[in-house]
Amino acid sequence: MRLTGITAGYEDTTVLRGVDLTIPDNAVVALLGPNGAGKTTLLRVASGLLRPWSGTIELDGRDVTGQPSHALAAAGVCHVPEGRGVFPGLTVDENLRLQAPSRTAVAERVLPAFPRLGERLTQRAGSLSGGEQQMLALAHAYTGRHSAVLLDEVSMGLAPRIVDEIFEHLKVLAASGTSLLLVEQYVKRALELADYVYVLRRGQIEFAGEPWQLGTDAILSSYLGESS
Ligand SMILES: Nc1ncnc2c1ncn2[C@@H]1O[C@H](COP(=O)(O)OP(=O)(O)OP(=O)(O)O)[C@@H](O)[C@H]1O
Repeated sequence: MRLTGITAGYEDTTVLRGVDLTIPDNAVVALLGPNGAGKTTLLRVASGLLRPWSGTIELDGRDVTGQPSHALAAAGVCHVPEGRGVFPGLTVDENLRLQAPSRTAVAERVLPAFPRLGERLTQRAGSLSGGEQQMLALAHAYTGRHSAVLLDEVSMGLAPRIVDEIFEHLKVLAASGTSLLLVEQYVKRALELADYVYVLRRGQIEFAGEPWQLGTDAILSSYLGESS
């Protein structure tokens, strides 16, 4: 997926200013930056939830700019949004069926990777623990072969053990050749997984390169205001 010259915002507020970002095939890209930099907004543009004011979005070499989110989802973009991306009033099974193209996809791809969800199929998603809800949201990425999976702070607010589990799932996805765009508060862990890193600041790309080029913890903390 390639985003070129993306300018976007909300009503009269410009959030992104001429952003270029590429998610190469079979690669993990970390998108870092301080609060309010525009990371979530960029993911929303990439998944078609927010139409950019200018710039282009290419998927598998095809211009998909302006296509709505359901069309981009059908074309292979999977967006795991910030917060628990599940329908709390529906059961685990119903949530999975909304995410997956078929029951076979759930049985063959999702349940082997997330056995605990398999034990709770009839439970309402809203009554799962926070970690289980996030696993359910993350399960979406396992439902098929996606061209790009966009993950917005999927480890936010979870216990360290659950965060470990989430990163294990991300490693498995990456090893299977799925391209990931990762917005993460756990900067070090994200950089361990990433092939490329972008730093977004006030709506502009301030750094693009490989993780080793980003430098030391001190640089990281000054860029990002944290060093976790
Ligand atoms: N629906 C909206 N309407 C108006 N402004 C918005 C809306 N959503 C986000 N913004 C503004 O856009 C800017 C960028 O927000 P965004 O959520 O993209 O940043 P972020 O980098 O993901 O931040 P964080 O790390 O805090 O999640 C912020 O100033 C925010 O207040």
